[in-house]
Amino acid sequence: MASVNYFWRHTLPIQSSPLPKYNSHLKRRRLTNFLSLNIKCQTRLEDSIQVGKDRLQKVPILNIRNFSIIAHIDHGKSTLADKLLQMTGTVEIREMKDQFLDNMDLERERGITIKLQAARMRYMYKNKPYCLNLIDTPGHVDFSYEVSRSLAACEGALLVVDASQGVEAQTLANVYLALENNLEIIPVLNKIDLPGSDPARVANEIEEVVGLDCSNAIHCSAKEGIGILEILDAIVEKVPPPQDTAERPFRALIFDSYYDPYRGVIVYFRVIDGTVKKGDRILFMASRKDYFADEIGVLSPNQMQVDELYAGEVGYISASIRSVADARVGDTITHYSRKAEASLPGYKEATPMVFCGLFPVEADQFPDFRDALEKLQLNDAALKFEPESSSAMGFGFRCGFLGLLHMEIVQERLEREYNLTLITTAPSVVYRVNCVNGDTVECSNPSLLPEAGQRGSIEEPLVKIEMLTPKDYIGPLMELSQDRRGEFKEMKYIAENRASLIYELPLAEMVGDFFDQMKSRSKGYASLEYSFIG
Ligand SMILES: Nc1nc2c(ncn2[C@@H]2O[C@H](COP(=O)(O)OP(=O)(O)OP(=O)(O)O)[C@@H](O)[C@H]2O)c(=O)[nH]1
Repeated sequence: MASVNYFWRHTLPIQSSPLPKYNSHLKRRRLTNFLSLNIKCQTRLEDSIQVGKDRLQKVPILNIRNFSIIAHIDHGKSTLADKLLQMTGTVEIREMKDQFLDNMDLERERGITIKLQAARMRYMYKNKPYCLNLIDTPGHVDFSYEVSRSLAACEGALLVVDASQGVEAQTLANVYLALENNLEIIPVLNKIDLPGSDPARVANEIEEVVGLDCSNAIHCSAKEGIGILEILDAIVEKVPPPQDTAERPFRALIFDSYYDPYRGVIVYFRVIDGTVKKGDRILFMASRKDYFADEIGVLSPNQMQVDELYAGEVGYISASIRSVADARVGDTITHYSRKAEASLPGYKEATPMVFCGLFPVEADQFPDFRDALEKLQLNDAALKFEPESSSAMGFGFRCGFLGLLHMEIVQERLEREYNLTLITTAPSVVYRVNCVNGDTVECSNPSLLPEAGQRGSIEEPLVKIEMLTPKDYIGPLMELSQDRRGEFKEMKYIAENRASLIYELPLAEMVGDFFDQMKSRSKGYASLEYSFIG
């Protein structure tokens, strides 16, 4: 297993934790009511559908805009993305599936975005054609590295906040990521159609917490189609175009990849410098693997082949790549013969944070289980596993995941897509044991723990958590954090009635029922974000 390089502190012996219940996100999406588009927009909608058909045509680099949408779960990111695709004629209404960008079955069922995707749109602004590339981002902390890479591929971001709710912890974490990447942020106050919405209060909250000028924040209802054209205009006016570096050696940033059983890995990337053509020999700088680009194209949002992509553009490559491990998110693609001098900054290997044992219920399913894990790993470079046997449960695998949601997704995919029935052990974290003889052992499994006499001390990983809560629940949440061995760091009021609480907490406590407890003690009002310390 990969080594873990985050902050540790000395601790008590390992305790196992109960299985988390993260199913509160499970929900079915409602079909968007397309007829609710208001009449004013209807004529521009018809015009833009015509324009949308020309979306493969090149535009000058000054007319390209690459942007992303930052939003808390349920604040309306997918609904807004749908409307942007409709209004630009990228997807015709009759072929529109609800939340087009979330196309993995599991995602659609859970109503959350796990893997990111992209969509190229064509938009007429002051009689000039613009190419707008929307790069979608996953909405959960387990995938925050992918979020950071997709933001690195953009020059701007829409910050979508539900005007009936306000800023949530997760929104903040992603806004900070966007600010680190120097993105131009456009505030959008969504759901203004709801009677309980209060755009003025929420605009104040954003100004207070994020320090962003909200005097021109766009008031929008993604559901009713209000404010969508203003958003498209603002993207053109405010997001800077990419730099014109088409003459430099080719460099592209991978922000997503997935495994297609017929074509191999499909890599989604943003061209940062230079150009790439169909048939070029390309090199992945971190994995040092080279391939011929059999097919290149753009996502609009379906894959559409083109011959060449230039600096500033977003697209995909298919090159008969066998495993996603060869083309990881964050890696740089360059030309094999005219290499770029340096790779793009920010590449990181995925490090598993949460572990559990998975065992087939029927012992004779073990070979199928091993095959299934190997296949899944082709599609998910972050999944780690090694064989494990237990006297009670027989042969299985100890698996490492990015976090709790990633763990749940893998379990569900194994059961659903590969027809396996699995027993799962309680999730645990990796501990570091400093032995008396000076050795250091990393243990993801209690059975690997050195003998009592050999153990000097044990350290465990920590996370920093930030909870945003109405002020009535500050007391119960502080009590919860303290009960779970949390160390108080900071508390501040972000609005008259809402506070932010920051604690450092052992990861082992997070993989238990902390999230459920936080929700129940705050009657569902508090939100939580965590990051690994290190
Ligand atoms: N009333 C109202 N409801 C909206 C609006 N925009 C989105 N919704 C609803 O809010 C819910 C969540 O919207 P989504 O678009 O799925 O939110 P999301 O941010 O993409 O959620 P994740 O994919 O889970 O991150 C859905 O039931 C939408 O129909 C709006 O402007 N007004």
